[in-house]
Amino acid sequence: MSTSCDMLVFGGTGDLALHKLIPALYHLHRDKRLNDGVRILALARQELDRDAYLALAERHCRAQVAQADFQPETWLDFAQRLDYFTLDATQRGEFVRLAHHLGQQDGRIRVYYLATAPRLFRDIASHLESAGLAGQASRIVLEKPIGHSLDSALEINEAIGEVFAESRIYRIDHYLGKETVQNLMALRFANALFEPIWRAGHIEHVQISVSETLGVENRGGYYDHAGAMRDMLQNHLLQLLCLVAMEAPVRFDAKSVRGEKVKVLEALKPITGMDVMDKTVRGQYTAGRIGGHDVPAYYFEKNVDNDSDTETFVAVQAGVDNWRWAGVPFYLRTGKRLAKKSSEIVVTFKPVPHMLFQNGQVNRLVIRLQPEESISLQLMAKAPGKGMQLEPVELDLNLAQAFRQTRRWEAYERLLLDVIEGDSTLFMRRDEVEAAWRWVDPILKGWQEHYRKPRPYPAGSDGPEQAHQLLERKGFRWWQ
Ligand SMILES: NC(=O)C1=CN([C@@H]2O[C@H](COP(=O)(O)OP(=O)(O)OC[C@H]3O[C@@H](n4cnc5c(N)ncnc54)[C@H](OP(=O)(O)O)[C@@H]3O)[C@@H](O)[C@H]2O)C=CC1
Ligand SMILES: O=C1O[C@H](COP(=O)(O)O)[C@@H](O)[C@H](O)[C@H]1O
Repeated sequence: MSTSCDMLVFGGTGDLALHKLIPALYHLHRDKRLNDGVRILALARQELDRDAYLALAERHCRAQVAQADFQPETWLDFAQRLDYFTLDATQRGEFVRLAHHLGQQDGRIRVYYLATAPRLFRDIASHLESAGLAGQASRIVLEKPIGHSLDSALEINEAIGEVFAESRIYRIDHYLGKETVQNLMALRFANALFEPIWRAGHIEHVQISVSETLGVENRGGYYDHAGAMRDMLQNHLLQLLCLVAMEAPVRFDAKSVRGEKVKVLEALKPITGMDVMDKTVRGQYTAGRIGGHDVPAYYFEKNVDNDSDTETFVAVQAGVDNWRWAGVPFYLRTGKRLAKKSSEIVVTFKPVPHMLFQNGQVNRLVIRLQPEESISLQLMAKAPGKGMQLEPVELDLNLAQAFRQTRRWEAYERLLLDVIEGDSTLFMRRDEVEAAWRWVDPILKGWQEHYRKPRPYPAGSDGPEQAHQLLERKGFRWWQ
Protein backbone atom coordinates (compact mmCIF):
# COMPACT_ATOMS: atom_id res chain seq x y z
CA MET A 1 0.00 0.00 0.00
CA SER A 2 1.47 3.35 -1.07
CA THR A 3 1.86 6.53 0.99
CA SER A 4 -0.77 9.23 0.65
CA CYS A 5 -0.16 12.09 -1.76
CA ASP A 6 -1.67 14.60 -4.16
CA MET A 7 -0.96 13.67 -7.75
CA LEU A 8 -1.41 16.55 -10.17
CA VAL A 9 -1.50 15.51 -13.82
CA PHE A 10 -0.75 18.47 -16.10
CA GLY A 11 -2.12 17.60 -19.55
CA GLY A 12 -4.91 15.65 -17.86
CA THR A 13 -7.11 15.66 -20.98
CA GLY A 14 -4.34 14.46 -23.29
CA ASP A 15 -3.65 11.14 -24.94
CA LEU A 16 -1.06 9.99 -22.43
CA ALA A 17 -3.15 10.88 -19.37
CA LEU A 18 -6.34 9.30 -20.66
CA HIS A 19 -4.84 6.22 -22.31
CA LYS A 20 -2.09 5.34 -19.87
CA LEU A 21 -2.03 7.28 -16.59
CA ILE A 22 -5.67 7.19 -15.52
CA PRO A 23 -6.04 3.48 -16.43
CA ALA A 24 -2.81 2.71 -14.52
CA LEU A 25 -4.09 4.58 -11.45
CA TYR A 26 -7.43 2.79 -11.77
CA HIS A 27 -5.64 -0.58 -11.78
CA LEU A 28 -3.58 0.38 -8.73
CA HIS A 29 -6.77 1.43 -6.93
CA ARG A 30 -8.56 -1.77 -7.93
CA ASP A 31 -5.66 -3.88 -6.68
CA LYS A 32 -5.67 -1.93 -3.39
CA ARG A 33 -2.17 -0.58 -3.97
CA LEU A 34 -3.15 3.07 -3.47
CA ASN A 35 -3.38 4.56 -0.03
CA ASP A 36 -6.85 6.00 0.73
CA GLY A 37 -5.17 9.38 0.96
CA VAL A 38 -4.05 9.48 -2.70
CA ARG A 39 -5.90 12.29 -4.52
CA ILE A 40 -5.61 12.88 -8.27
CA LEU A 41 -6.10 16.29 -9.87
CA ALA A 42 -6.09 16.51 -13.68
CA LEU A 43 -5.26 19.90 -15.17
CA ALA A 44 -5.58 21.36 -18.67
CA ARG A 45 -6.89 24.51 -20.36
CA GLN A 46 -10.18 23.02 -21.52
CA GLU A 47 -13.15 24.31 -19.47
CA LEU A 48 -14.67 21.20 -17.91
CA ASP A 49 -16.52 20.69 -14.66
CA ARG A 50 -15.69 17.69 -12.49
CA ASP A 51 -18.56 15.58 -13.82
CA ALA A 52 -17.61 16.21 -17.43
CA TYR A 53 -14.00 15.21 -16.69
CA LEU A 54 -15.08 12.08 -14.87
CA ALA A 55 -17.24 11.10 -17.84
CA LEU A 56 -14.29 11.66 -20.20
CA ALA A 57 -11.89 9.71 -18.00
CA GLU A 58 -14.35 6.85 -17.51
CA ARG A 59 -14.96 6.51 -21.23
CA HIS A 60 -11.23 6.21 -21.92
CA CYS A 61 -10.55 3.97 -18.97
CA ARG A 62 -13.28 1.53 -20.02
CA ALA A 63 -11.75 1.37 -23.48
CA GLN A 64 -8.22 0.78 -22.18
CA VAL A 65 -8.79 -1.65 -19.33
CA ALA A 66 -9.59 -5.32 -20.04
CA GLN A 67 -13.35 -5.89 -19.78
CA ALA A 68 -12.94 -8.28 -16.87
CA ASP A 69 -10.95 -5.67 -14.92
CA PHE A 70 -13.43 -2.82 -15.30
CA GLN A 71 -16.20 -2.83 -12.70
CA PRO A 72 -18.55 0.20 -12.61
CA GLU A 73 -18.66 0.14 -8.80
CA THR A 74 -14.85 0.09 -8.60
CA TRP A 75 -14.74 3.00 -11.02
CA LEU A 76 -17.19 5.00 -8.86
CA ASP A 77 -15.00 4.33 -5.85
CA PHE A 78 -11.85 5.30 -7.77
CA ALA A 79 -13.55 8.42 -9.17
CA GLN A 80 -13.86 9.82 -5.64
CA ARG A 81 -10.13 10.39 -5.77
CA LEU A 82 -10.37 12.29 -9.08
CA ASP A 83 -10.92 15.97 -9.71
CA TYR A 84 -10.30 18.43 -12.53
CA PHE A 85 -8.89 21.95 -12.54
CA THR A 86 -8.88 24.30 -15.53
CA LEU A 87 -5.52 26.03 -15.86
CA ASP A 88 -3.34 27.50 -18.57
CA ALA A 89 0.16 26.44 -17.58
CA THR A 90 1.75 29.42 -19.34
CA GLN A 91 -0.02 31.85 -16.97
CA ARG A 92 1.82 32.42 -13.70
CA GLY A 93 -1.27 33.93 -12.02
CA GLU A 94 -3.24 30.73 -12.49
CA PHE A 95 -0.88 28.89 -10.15
CA VAL A 96 -1.88 31.21 -7.33
CA ARG A 97 -5.46 30.08 -7.92
CA LEU A 98 -4.17 26.48 -7.92
CA ALA A 99 -2.37 27.02 -4.61
CA HIS A 100 -5.64 28.26 -3.06
CA HIS A 101 -7.46 25.27 -4.44
CA LEU A 102 -4.92 22.85 -2.98
CA GLY A 103 -4.72 24.50 0.43
CA GLN A 104 -1.97 23.84 2.98
CA GLN A 105 0.48 21.10 2.07
CA ASP A 106 1.51 20.29 5.66
CA GLY A 107 4.35 17.99 4.59
CA ARG A 108 2.02 15.97 2.36
CA ILE A 109 3.73 14.56 -0.75
CA ARG A 110 2.81 16.29 -4.00
CA VAL A 111 3.62 14.70 -7.33
CA TYR A 112 3.47 16.95 -10.40
CA TYR A 113 3.21 14.75 -13.48
CA LEU A 114 3.98 16.76 -16.63
CA ALA A 115 2.03 14.89 -19.32
CA THR A 116 2.37 17.88 -21.63
CA ALA A 117 4.64 18.95 -24.45
CA PRO A 118 8.19 19.61 -23.16
CA ARG A 119 7.90 23.31 -24.14
CA LEU A 120 5.68 23.76 -21.05
CA PHE A 121 8.08 22.11 -18.57
CA ARG A 122 10.04 25.24 -17.76
CA ASP A 123 6.92 27.42 -17.25
CA ILE A 124 5.24 24.84 -15.05
CA ALA A 125 8.27 24.40 -12.79
CA SER A 126 8.87 28.11 -12.40
CA HIS A 127 5.18 28.94 -11.83
CA LEU A 128 4.93 26.17 -9.23
CA GLU A 129 7.86 27.71 -7.41
CA SER A 130 6.51 31.24 -7.47
CA ALA A 131 3.17 30.04 -6.13
CA GLY A 132 4.97 28.33 -3.25
CA LEU A 133 4.08 24.87 -4.56
CA ALA A 134 7.58 23.43 -5.03
CA GLY A 135 8.52 22.68 -1.41
CA GLN A 136 10.64 19.76 -0.20
CA ALA A 137 7.74 17.32 -0.20
CA SER A 138 7.03 17.84 -3.89
CA ARG A 139 8.28 15.76 -6.82
CA ILE A 140 8.12 16.36 -10.53
CA VAL A 141 7.72 13.73 -13.24
CA LEU A 142 8.90 14.55 -16.76
CA GLU A 143 7.82 12.59 -19.80
CA LYS A 144 10.21 11.71 -22.56
CA PRO A 145 11.51 13.00 -24.87
CA ILE A 146 13.35 15.51 -22.68
CA GLY A 147 13.93 18.13 -25.38
CA HIS A 148 14.68 17.50 -29.04
CA SER A 149 18.48 17.88 -28.93
CA LEU A 150 21.30 18.08 -26.41
CA ASP A 151 21.00 21.86 -26.12
CA SER A 152 17.27 21.81 -25.49
CA ALA A 153 17.65 18.95 -22.99
CA LEU A 154 20.33 20.94 -21.15
CA GLU A 155 18.02 23.94 -21.04
CA ILE A 156 15.11 21.91 -19.67
CA ASN A 157 17.28 20.13 -17.11
CA GLU A 158 18.80 23.43 -16.03
CA ALA A 159 15.42 25.13 -15.66
CA ILE A 160 13.83 22.25 -13.75
CA GLY A 161 16.99 21.87 -11.66
CA GLU A 162 16.66 25.46 -10.47
CA VAL A 163 13.37 24.55 -8.82
CA PHE A 164 13.63 20.85 -7.95
CA ALA A 165 16.66 19.00 -6.59
CA GLU A 166 17.73 16.08 -8.82
CA SER A 167 16.49 13.61 -6.20
CA ARG A 168 12.98 15.02 -6.66
CA ILE A 169 12.99 14.82 -10.48
CA TYR A 170 11.61 11.63 -12.08
CA ARG A 171 12.36 11.38 -15.81
CA ILE A 172 10.13 8.62 -16.95
CA ASP A 173 10.91 6.06 -19.65
CA HIS A 174 8.06 3.62 -19.52
CA TYR A 175 10.19 0.83 -21.05
CA LEU A 176 12.03 0.64 -17.73
CA GLY A 177 8.71 -0.19 -16.07
CA LYS A 178 8.06 -3.19 -18.31
CA GLU A 179 8.23 -6.49 -16.47
CA THR A 180 10.61 -8.27 -18.84
CA VAL A 181 12.98 -5.33 -18.92
CA GLN A 182 13.45 -5.74 -15.19
CA ASN A 183 13.65 -9.47 -15.72
CA LEU A 184 16.63 -8.82 -17.93
CA MET A 185 18.40 -7.46 -14.84
CA ALA A 186 17.27 -10.49 -12.83
CA LEU A 187 18.51 -12.80 -15.57
CA ARG A 188 21.90 -11.14 -15.74
CA PHE A 189 22.54 -10.41 -12.09
CA ALA A 190 20.76 -13.21 -10.25
CA ASN A 191 22.07 -16.12 -12.34
CA ALA A 192 25.76 -16.96 -12.23
CA LEU A 193 25.39 -18.80 -15.53
CA PHE A 194 25.49 -15.82 -17.85
CA GLU A 195 28.13 -13.50 -16.43
CA PRO A 196 31.24 -15.38 -17.69
CA ILE A 197 29.96 -15.44 -21.27
CA TRP A 198 28.31 -11.99 -21.28
CA ARG A 199 31.14 -10.29 -23.17
CA ALA A 200 32.88 -9.81 -26.49
CA GLY A 201 34.74 -13.13 -26.27
CA HIS A 202 31.46 -15.06 -26.46
CA ILE A 203 28.84 -12.75 -27.90
CA GLU A 204 28.82 -12.15 -31.63
CA HIS A 205 26.22 -9.41 -31.83
CA VAL A 206 23.12 -8.04 -30.13
CA GLN A 207 19.84 -6.98 -31.75
CA ILE A 208 17.24 -4.74 -30.12
CA SER A 209 14.05 -4.41 -32.16
CA VAL A 210 10.88 -2.56 -31.27
CA SER A 211 8.34 -2.76 -34.06
CA GLU A 212 4.87 -1.29 -34.03
CA THR A 213 1.89 -1.81 -36.31
CA LEU A 214 0.39 1.54 -35.28
CA GLY A 215 1.03 4.65 -37.32
CA VAL A 216 1.28 8.09 -35.76
CA GLU A 217 -2.45 8.03 -34.88
CA ASN A 218 -3.54 11.47 -33.65
CA ARG A 219 0.01 12.56 -32.71
CA GLY A 220 1.15 13.70 -36.15
CA GLY A 221 1.80 17.28 -34.98
CA TYR A 222 4.30 16.09 -32.37
CA TYR A 223 5.72 13.15 -34.30
CA ASP A 224 6.49 15.05 -37.49
CA HIS A 225 8.94 17.19 -35.49
CA ALA A 226 10.35 14.22 -33.61
CA GLY A 227 10.65 11.10 -35.79
CA ALA A 228 11.64 7.61 -34.70
CA MET A 229 15.11 8.61 -33.51
CA ARG A 230 13.87 11.17 -30.97
CA ASP A 231 10.61 9.42 -30.13
CA MET A 232 11.97 5.91 -29.51
CA LEU A 233 15.65 5.30 -30.09
CA GLN A 234 17.12 8.16 -28.04
CA ASN A 235 15.27 6.89 -24.98
CA HIS A 236 13.61 3.45 -25.00
CA LEU A 237 16.09 1.58 -27.21
CA LEU A 238 19.16 3.15 -25.64
CA GLN A 239 17.82 2.28 -22.20
CA LEU A 240 17.44 -1.34 -23.30
CA LEU A 241 20.97 -1.28 -24.68
CA CYS A 242 22.19 0.03 -21.31
CA LEU A 243 20.57 -2.85 -19.45
CA VAL A 244 22.16 -5.40 -21.78
CA ALA A 245 25.60 -3.81 -21.70
CA MET A 246 26.00 -2.38 -18.18
CA GLU A 247 28.28 -3.81 -15.50
CA ALA A 248 26.69 -5.30 -12.40
CA PRO A 249 25.69 -2.44 -10.10
CA VAL A 250 26.96 -2.64 -6.53
CA ARG A 251 23.40 -2.45 -5.21
CA PHE A 252 19.94 -2.40 -6.77
CA ASP A 253 19.36 1.25 -6.00
CA ALA A 254 19.01 4.45 -7.99
CA LYS A 255 22.59 5.64 -7.57
CA SER A 256 24.28 2.37 -8.50
CA VAL A 257 22.00 1.30 -11.37
CA ARG A 258 21.96 4.72 -13.00
CA GLY A 259 25.69 5.13 -12.46
CA GLU A 260 26.34 1.94 -14.46
CA LYS A 261 23.92 2.87 -17.24
CA VAL A 262 25.51 6.24 -17.81
CA LYS A 263 28.92 4.60 -18.28
CA VAL A 264 27.48 2.60 -21.18
CA LEU A 265 26.02 5.71 -22.81
CA GLU A 266 29.35 7.48 -22.46
CA ALA A 267 31.11 4.52 -24.10
CA LEU A 268 28.90 4.57 -27.22
CA LYS A 269 31.09 4.90 -30.29
CA PRO A 270 30.28 8.23 -31.99
CA ILE A 271 28.61 8.11 -35.40
CA THR A 272 29.47 11.34 -37.20
CA GLY A 273 29.42 12.91 -40.67
CA MET A 274 29.32 10.43 -43.55
CA ASP A 275 29.32 7.50 -41.08
CA VAL A 276 25.55 7.87 -40.99
CA MET A 277 25.39 6.41 -44.50
CA ASP A 278 27.07 3.18 -43.35
CA LYS A 279 25.84 2.86 -39.81
CA THR A 280 22.24 4.08 -39.94
CA VAL A 281 19.09 3.60 -42.00
CA ARG A 282 16.13 5.99 -42.02
CA GLY A 283 12.81 4.95 -43.44
CA GLN A 284 9.31 6.36 -43.91
CA TYR A 285 6.19 4.28 -44.53
CA THR A 286 4.22 4.50 -47.71
CA ALA A 287 0.68 3.18 -48.18
CA GLY A 288 0.18 -0.52 -47.48
CA ARG A 289 -1.94 -3.09 -45.68
CA ILE A 290 -1.89 -4.08 -42.02
CA GLY A 291 -4.17 -6.69 -40.47
CA GLY A 292 -6.20 -6.87 -43.68
CA HIS A 293 -6.80 -3.08 -43.83
CA ASP A 294 -5.45 -0.48 -46.21
CA VAL A 295 -3.48 2.21 -44.39
CA PRO A 296 -2.30 5.54 -45.83
CA ALA A 297 1.25 6.72 -46.35
CA TYR A 298 2.85 8.69 -43.51
CA TYR A 299 2.69 11.96 -45.46
CA PHE A 300 -1.11 11.65 -45.64
CA GLU A 301 -1.49 11.29 -41.87
CA LYS A 302 -3.29 14.05 -39.94
CA ASN A 303 -1.06 17.05 -39.05
CA VAL A 304 1.90 15.69 -41.02
CA ASP A 305 3.57 17.80 -43.70
CA ASN A 306 2.87 16.22 -47.08
CA ASP A 307 6.48 16.47 -48.18
CA SER A 308 7.77 15.47 -44.74
CA ASP A 309 11.28 13.99 -44.45
CA THR A 310 10.63 12.68 -40.94
CA GLU A 311 11.72 9.08 -40.37
CA THR A 312 9.16 6.59 -39.08
CA PHE A 313 11.79 3.85 -39.03
CA VAL A 314 15.38 3.88 -37.89
CA ALA A 315 18.06 1.21 -37.71
CA VAL A 316 21.52 1.83 -36.28
CA GLN A 317 24.67 -0.21 -35.88
CA ALA A 318 26.01 0.95 -32.52
CA GLY A 319 29.17 -0.03 -30.69
CA VAL A 320 30.16 0.18 -27.03
CA ASP A 321 33.83 1.08 -26.73
CA ASN A 322 34.89 -0.65 -23.53
CA TRP A 323 36.65 -3.86 -22.48
CA ARG A 324 33.53 -5.95 -22.25
CA TRP A 325 32.03 -5.01 -25.61
CA ALA A 326 34.90 -4.01 -27.91
CA GLY A 327 34.05 -5.06 -31.47
CA VAL A 328 30.51 -6.35 -30.72
CA PRO A 329 27.89 -4.68 -32.93
CA PHE A 330 24.62 -3.66 -31.27
CA TYR A 331 21.91 -3.38 -33.91
CA LEU A 332 18.95 -1.22 -32.91
CA ARG A 333 15.82 -0.80 -34.99
CA THR A 334 12.37 0.59 -34.45
CA GLY A 335 9.57 1.62 -36.71
CA LYS A 336 5.89 2.34 -37.10
CA ARG A 337 3.46 0.55 -39.43
CA LEU A 338 5.56 -2.60 -39.55
CA ALA A 339 4.20 -6.09 -40.11
CA LYS A 340 3.76 -6.97 -36.42
CA LYS A 341 3.96 -5.48 -32.96
CA SER A 342 6.87 -6.95 -31.11
CA SER A 343 9.81 -5.90 -28.94
CA GLU A 344 12.76 -8.23 -28.62
CA ILE A 345 16.34 -8.30 -27.50
CA VAL A 346 18.33 -11.03 -29.21
CA VAL A 347 21.80 -11.92 -28.00
CA THR A 348 23.64 -14.09 -30.53
CA PHE A 349 26.58 -16.07 -29.22
CA LYS A 350 29.68 -16.91 -31.21
CA PRO A 351 29.80 -20.30 -32.94
CA VAL A 352 31.68 -23.19 -31.30
CA PRO A 353 35.40 -23.02 -32.19
CA HIS A 354 35.29 -26.26 -34.17
CA MET A 355 31.98 -27.59 -35.49
CA LEU A 356 31.79 -31.40 -35.64
CA PHE A 357 28.39 -31.57 -37.29
CA GLN A 358 27.00 -30.52 -40.65
CA ASN A 359 24.19 -28.26 -39.64
CA GLY A 360 25.17 -26.71 -36.33
CA GLN A 361 23.95 -23.20 -35.59
CA VAL A 362 24.79 -20.58 -33.01
CA ASN A 363 23.09 -20.19 -29.61
CA ARG A 364 20.74 -17.29 -29.13
CA LEU A 365 19.10 -15.77 -26.10
CA VAL A 366 15.81 -14.16 -27.07
CA ILE A 367 14.19 -11.80 -24.58
CA ARG A 368 10.66 -10.90 -25.67
CA LEU A 369 9.13 -7.83 -24.06
CA GLN A 370 5.88 -7.82 -26.01
CA PRO A 371 3.32 -8.85 -27.10
CA GLU A 372 3.96 -11.86 -24.82
CA GLU A 373 6.77 -11.85 -22.27
CA SER A 374 9.25 -14.64 -22.48
CA ILE A 375 12.90 -15.49 -22.32
CA SER A 376 14.21 -18.35 -24.40
CA LEU A 377 17.60 -19.83 -25.09
CA GLN A 378 18.12 -21.45 -28.44
CA LEU A 379 20.33 -24.52 -28.16
CA MET A 380 21.34 -27.18 -30.66
CA ALA A 381 20.03 -30.70 -30.06
CA LYS A 382 20.18 -33.97 -31.94
CA ALA A 383 16.95 -34.84 -33.73
CA PRO A 384 15.69 -38.35 -32.81
CA GLY A 385 16.68 -41.12 -35.19
CA LYS A 386 19.75 -42.23 -37.03
CA GLY A 387 22.66 -39.88 -37.71
CA MET A 388 23.71 -36.61 -36.13
CA GLN A 389 20.98 -34.42 -37.53
CA LEU A 390 20.95 -31.24 -35.43
CA GLU A 391 18.05 -28.91 -34.85
CA PRO A 392 17.65 -25.76 -32.80
CA VAL A 393 15.40 -26.25 -29.77
CA GLU A 394 14.29 -23.66 -27.26
CA LEU A 395 14.67 -23.66 -23.51
CA ASP A 396 11.63 -21.52 -22.99
CA LEU A 397 10.61 -19.48 -19.97
CA ASN A 398 7.11 -18.17 -20.59
CA LEU A 399 6.72 -15.59 -17.83
CA ALA A 400 2.95 -15.30 -18.18
CA GLN A 401 2.65 -19.06 -17.60
CA ALA A 402 5.30 -19.27 -14.91
CA PHE A 403 3.51 -16.61 -12.86
CA ARG A 404 0.00 -17.50 -14.01
CA GLN A 405 -1.93 -16.30 -11.00
CA THR A 406 -0.55 -12.76 -11.16
CA ARG A 407 -1.95 -10.05 -13.45
CA ARG A 408 0.88 -8.50 -15.43
CA TRP A 409 1.35 -4.89 -14.37
CA GLU A 410 1.44 -2.20 -17.02
CA ALA A 411 4.68 -0.23 -16.98
CA TYR A 412 2.98 2.97 -15.83
CA GLU A 413 1.45 1.24 -12.79
CA ARG A 414 4.84 0.30 -11.42
CA LEU A 415 6.42 3.64 -12.24
CA LEU A 416 3.62 5.72 -10.75
CA LEU A 417 3.84 3.69 -7.57
CA ASP A 418 7.63 4.17 -7.51
CA VAL A 419 7.21 7.96 -7.75
CA ILE A 420 4.74 7.93 -4.87
CA GLU A 421 7.19 5.79 -2.87
CA GLY A 422 10.13 8.02 -3.82
CA ASP A 423 12.14 5.28 -5.58
CA SER A 424 13.93 6.64 -8.66
CA THR A 425 15.87 3.48 -9.63
CA LEU A 426 13.80 2.98 -12.78
CA PHE A 427 13.93 6.62 -13.88
CA MET A 428 16.54 8.43 -15.93
CA ARG A 429 19.03 10.67 -14.24
CA ARG A 430 19.98 13.99 -15.79
CA ASP A 431 23.42 12.80 -16.98
CA GLU A 432 21.89 9.73 -18.67
CA VAL A 433 19.52 11.82 -20.75
CA GLU A 434 22.30 14.20 -21.70
CA ALA A 435 24.73 11.39 -22.57
CA ALA A 436 22.08 9.83 -24.81
CA TRP A 437 21.56 13.14 -26.63
CA ARG A 438 25.32 13.62 -26.91
CA TRP A 439 25.45 10.41 -28.98
CA VAL A 440 22.24 11.07 -30.94
CA ASP A 441 22.91 14.73 -31.90
CA PRO A 442 25.77 14.00 -34.36
CA ILE A 443 23.62 11.37 -36.07
CA LEU A 444 20.81 13.89 -36.49
CA LYS A 445 23.36 16.39 -37.81
CA GLY A 446 24.81 13.77 -40.20
CA TRP A 447 21.30 13.14 -41.52
CA GLN A 448 20.75 16.86 -42.09
CA GLU A 449 23.94 17.07 -44.11
CA HIS A 450 24.10 13.75 -45.94
CA TYR A 451 20.90 11.76 -45.58
CA ARG A 452 17.82 13.96 -45.70
CA LYS A 453 15.47 11.64 -47.57
CA PRO A 454 14.28 8.58 -45.65
CA ARG A 455 14.00 5.31 -47.60
CA PRO A 456 10.39 4.41 -48.36
CA TYR A 457 8.95 1.14 -47.05
CA PRO A 458 5.40 -0.15 -47.52
CA ALA A 459 3.22 -0.20 -44.39
CA GLY A 460 2.92 -3.83 -43.28
CA SER A 461 6.47 -4.73 -44.35
CA ASP A 462 9.48 -5.15 -42.07
CA GLY A 463 11.09 -1.85 -43.01
CA PRO A 464 13.36 -0.67 -45.81
CA GLU A 465 15.63 -3.12 -47.61
CA GLN A 466 18.69 -1.12 -46.49
CA ALA A 467 18.02 -2.20 -42.89
CA HIS A 468 18.67 -5.79 -43.94
CA GLN A 469 21.83 -4.81 -45.76
CA LEU A 470 23.12 -3.20 -42.57
CA LEU A 471 23.45 -6.71 -41.09
CA GLU A 472 24.09 -8.69 -44.24
CA ARG A 473 27.38 -6.86 -44.71
CA LYS A 474 28.61 -8.67 -41.60
CA GLY A 475 26.96 -11.93 -42.51
CA PHE A 476 24.09 -11.53 -39.99
CA ARG A 477 20.29 -11.35 -40.35
CA TRP A 478 17.57 -9.75 -38.29
CA TRP A 479 16.01 -12.36 -36.05
CA GLN A 480 12.38 -13.03 -37.04
N1 LIG B 1 0.75 9.77 -25.84
C1 LIG B 1 1.65 8.86 -25.50
O1 LIG B 1 1.44 7.64 -25.57
C2 LIG B 1 2.99 9.29 -25.00
C3 LIG B 1 3.28 10.63 -24.82
N2 LIG B 1 4.49 10.99 -24.31
C4 LIG B 1 4.81 12.40 -24.07
O2 LIG B 1 3.85 12.94 -23.18
C5 LIG B 1 3.59 14.29 -23.47
C6 LIG B 1 2.09 14.48 -23.72
O3 LIG B 1 1.72 13.71 -24.85
P1 LIG B 1 0.21 13.50 -25.30
O4 LIG B 1 -0.66 13.19 -24.15
O5 LIG B 1 0.27 12.54 -26.42
O6 LIG B 1 -0.16 14.96 -25.86
P2 LIG B 1 -1.61 15.55 -26.13
O7 LIG B 1 -1.43 16.62 -27.16
O8 LIG B 1 -2.63 14.51 -26.35
O9 LIG B 1 -1.99 16.26 -24.73
C7 LIG B 1 -1.44 17.47 -24.31
C8 LIG B 1 -2.14 17.91 -23.04
O10 LIG B 1 -1.56 19.14 -22.61
C9 LIG B 1 -2.61 20.09 -22.35
N3 LIG B 1 -2.09 21.43 -22.60
C10 LIG B 1 -1.60 21.94 -23.75
N4 LIG B 1 -1.24 23.21 -23.57
C11 LIG B 1 -1.48 23.52 -22.27
C12 LIG B 1 -1.32 24.68 -21.48
N5 LIG B 1 -0.84 25.82 -21.97
N6 LIG B 1 -1.68 24.61 -20.19
C13 LIG B 1 -2.17 23.47 -19.64
N7 LIG B 1 -2.35 22.35 -20.35
C14 LIG B 1 -2.02 22.36 -21.65
C15 LIG B 1 -3.70 19.68 -23.34
O11 LIG B 1 -4.99 20.13 -22.96
P3 LIG B 1 -5.59 21.57 -23.36
O12 LIG B 1 -5.31 21.76 -24.81
O13 LIG B 1 -7.03 21.49 -22.99
O14 LIG B 1 -4.87 22.54 -22.53
C16 LIG B 1 -3.63 18.17 -23.19
O15 LIG B 1 -4.29 17.76 -22.02
C17 LIG B 1 4.45 14.62 -24.69
O16 LIG B 1 5.66 15.17 -24.27
C18 LIG B 1 4.70 13.26 -25.32
O17 LIG B 1 5.90 13.23 -26.05
C19 LIG B 1 5.42 10.07 -23.95
C20 LIG B 1 5.19 8.73 -24.10
C21 LIG B 1 3.97 8.22 -24.68
O1 LIG C 1 7.00 6.41 -25.98
C1 LIG C 1 6.42 5.94 -26.93
O2 LIG C 1 6.14 4.62 -26.89
C2 LIG C 1 5.10 4.08 -27.72
C3 LIG C 1 5.33 2.58 -27.76
O3 LIG C 1 5.19 2.07 -26.46
P1 LIG C 1 4.79 0.54 -26.22
O4 LIG C 1 4.80 0.40 -24.75
O5 LIG C 1 3.44 0.36 -26.86
O6 LIG C 1 5.82 -0.29 -26.92
C4 LIG C 1 5.12 4.67 -29.12
O7 LIG C 1 3.99 4.24 -29.83
C5 LIG C 1 5.13 6.17 -29.04
O8 LIG C 1 5.26 6.71 -30.35
C6 LIG C 1 6.25 6.67 -28.18
O9 LIG C 1 6.10 8.06 -27.95
